[in-house]
Amino acid sequence: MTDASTILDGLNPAQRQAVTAAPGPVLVLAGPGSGKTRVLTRRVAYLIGVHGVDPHHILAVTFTNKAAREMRDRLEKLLGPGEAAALTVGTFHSICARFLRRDSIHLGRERDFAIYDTDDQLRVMKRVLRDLNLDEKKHAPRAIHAAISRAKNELIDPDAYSRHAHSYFEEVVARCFARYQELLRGANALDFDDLLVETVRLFEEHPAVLERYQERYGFLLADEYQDTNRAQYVLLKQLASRHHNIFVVGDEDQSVYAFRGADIRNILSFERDYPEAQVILLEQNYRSTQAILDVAQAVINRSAQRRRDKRLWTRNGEGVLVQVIEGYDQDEEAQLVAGEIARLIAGGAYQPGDIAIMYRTNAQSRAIEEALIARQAPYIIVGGTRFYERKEIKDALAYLRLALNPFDDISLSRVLNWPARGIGQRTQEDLERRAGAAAVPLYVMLHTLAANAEAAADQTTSPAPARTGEMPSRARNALLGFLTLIDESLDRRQTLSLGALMDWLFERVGFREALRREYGDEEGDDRWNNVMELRNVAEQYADLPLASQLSTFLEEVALVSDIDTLQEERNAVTCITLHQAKGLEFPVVFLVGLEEGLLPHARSADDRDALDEERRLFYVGATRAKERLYLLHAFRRATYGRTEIATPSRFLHDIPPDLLQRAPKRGYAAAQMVTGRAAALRNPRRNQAAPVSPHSAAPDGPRAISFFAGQKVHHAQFGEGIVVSSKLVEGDEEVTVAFVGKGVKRLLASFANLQHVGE
Ligand SMILES: Nc1ncnc2c1ncn2[C@@H]1O[C@H](COP(=O)(O)OP(=O)(O)OP(=O)(O)O)[C@@H](O)[C@H]1O
Ligand SMILES: [Mg+2]
Repeated sequence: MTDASTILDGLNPAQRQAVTAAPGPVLVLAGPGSGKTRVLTRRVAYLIGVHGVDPHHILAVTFTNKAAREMRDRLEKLLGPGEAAALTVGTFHSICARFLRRDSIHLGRERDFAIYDTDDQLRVMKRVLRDLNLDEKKHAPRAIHAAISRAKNELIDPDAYSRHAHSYFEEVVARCFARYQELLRGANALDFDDLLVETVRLFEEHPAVLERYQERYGFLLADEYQDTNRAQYVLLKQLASRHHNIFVVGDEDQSVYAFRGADIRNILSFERDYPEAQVILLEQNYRSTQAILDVAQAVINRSAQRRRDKRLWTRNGEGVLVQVIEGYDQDEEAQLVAGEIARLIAGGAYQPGDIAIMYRTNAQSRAIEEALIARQAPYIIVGGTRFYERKEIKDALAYLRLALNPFDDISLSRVLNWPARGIGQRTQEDLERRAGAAAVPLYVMLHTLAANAEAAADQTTSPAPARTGEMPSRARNALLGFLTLIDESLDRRQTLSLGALMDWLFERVGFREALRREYGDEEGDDRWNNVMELRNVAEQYADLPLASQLSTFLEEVALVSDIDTLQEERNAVTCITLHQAKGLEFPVVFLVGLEEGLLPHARSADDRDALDEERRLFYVGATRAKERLYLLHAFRRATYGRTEIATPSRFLHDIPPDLLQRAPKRGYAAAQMVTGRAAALRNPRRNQAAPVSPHSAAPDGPRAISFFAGQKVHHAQFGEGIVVSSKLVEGDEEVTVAFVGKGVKRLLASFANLQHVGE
């Protein structure tokens, strides 16, 4: 056992109270940066280290897989290796997937089910529309899918949905919902929402199974509790209903997933479900400066809904003022961000990995990416085209999924004719129609065709079965060739390790040659390298028993969330949506697009609740910042192909002006780095001197030096000083100044706002 003092080290009294609370229901409510996640982790350590709870009995739900890994790492440090390994930590989805692998047989479902990701789900949706003869243009597959997803998160099944469908749209959704579930079922596949729904159903319909899980998981913990939806809430309640050892942490003001069914009321229900619950409030913020907290608070305080009044305070000091910067359009906005980042990094106090750029919609990342590329700043986009969404990777995974579950129609259709093997669109549709008519998966229909073909060959006298008769023999042979390939891979996976299976499969399919044929040698090899990268991942599964290597691998691949692509080891600027930024922290944060229609989003225009949610999004974004926060907006912005004058966000007006520092426009124009004439011309409002290039080779030449040794200057913080030297660094001027009584500092002219004194 680890002694309590190590575990309680670095906690304030309220945090300690939470960590050491007697087993039973505990609700920790507290603002951002107050240590909720820290407390949750320590609580796990405390249960194990002090109460002697076997880690095997602990289940902790985190918001991302990455958070789960971090928790494990921290616990390993606190408790030593070994202990942490026995814990069950993960997102709701990954935990449910694990439960279902073990027990889905009770629901009459094979354990080797496929998990359909967003892209697969949309493909199924499109097939549903085809099956029901609904026009994709009139019935947006995404909108229908979103409605189905919301229903599932509310634990509404197709029957119930259809009973309550009132509008025409709801009636369409009801029909699609039923068919969508049929198709998934036939393919032995689950979508993300089903993972939750089916687990709840498993526990509801099989009390003995539930009891087994209740005994196993005697201690439950959940982070970001404010964003649980109905299904997640019910699941936790089911598991906790016997022992009530449930520890949840959350913040009402950070609830930002209402559109996915998250329900803040779950926090209120907690106190009702467990009247004996201890409620602990944490107040001190350890993350941000007071300047940042005041700004965040000014916006959240204007919410229409009633909130528990919380004042965020910190001992971190006042810090620098939050900066507001206006760009001419989204490109200049992005360039200003990139320029500021370059200055911060050149100043030596920050590295790329310390910085995040946050936006409301994914589309905003395009301009930002271009500006960062122009600056050669390393960056990562969270939730961009992820590795696992690349076509060649999805194709490779489709083959692997079929080796596990040949009934997976989406994977089968995906690679039926990739690489090209003479199975045309017509043949594929023919196959789908036959399978649909017989209500069997495509794979089963392929076997039927094979059996019929044999029968026809054997008995030339009896009439050939009518169904195969129509299909041209060339098409049929191509299909049967594909079937042989699938059957062989089903065979191989019984005996081969995951890595060996991949080697065999890619060879057998002719994967590399196909890529080169399709994309040319160069791009083909790039793509092949990606496939080999996937092959490398397989090695991580080599130690598992043969029977579970493939299924574990596929499950983990399916559940890598966007945020998990955030590789910390890479020292790069993080570009991320506000939604995904929850729970994270960065020394420097840029919030861009603070305009009406973007933040708050247009879709919240006449909806008070939606507007409040936008406020909370701003609040989440602002409170990610530890030291410096920048708020940006553009004078005009192109959206949906139209450029319009943008109105600054009402959230900016909610902040008292003395909490903000507005960048002097001319100063910024002179200091900014426009990457060429075109950009300068697009910018008629600014009549700056020659545009400055970040790389000194530009024809316009670098920005001129404006400080010289011996000059007297004044700095807001350091007071009076004498310039020692000045030089150009990356297009900015780096000035070394000896300040009276404060020593020698190196400053960036455009950033430090140095004033000449005298003369
Ligand atoms: N008592 C403490 N002493 C020093 N640092 C602390 C203390 N408590 C928390 N911290 C630090 O403050 C930061 C914020 O903590 P944490 O991420 O746990 O907050 P949170 O309440 O979960 O925030 P959010 O609501 O944004 O998820 C972290 O860097 C954490 O290590
Ligand atoms: Mg947290």
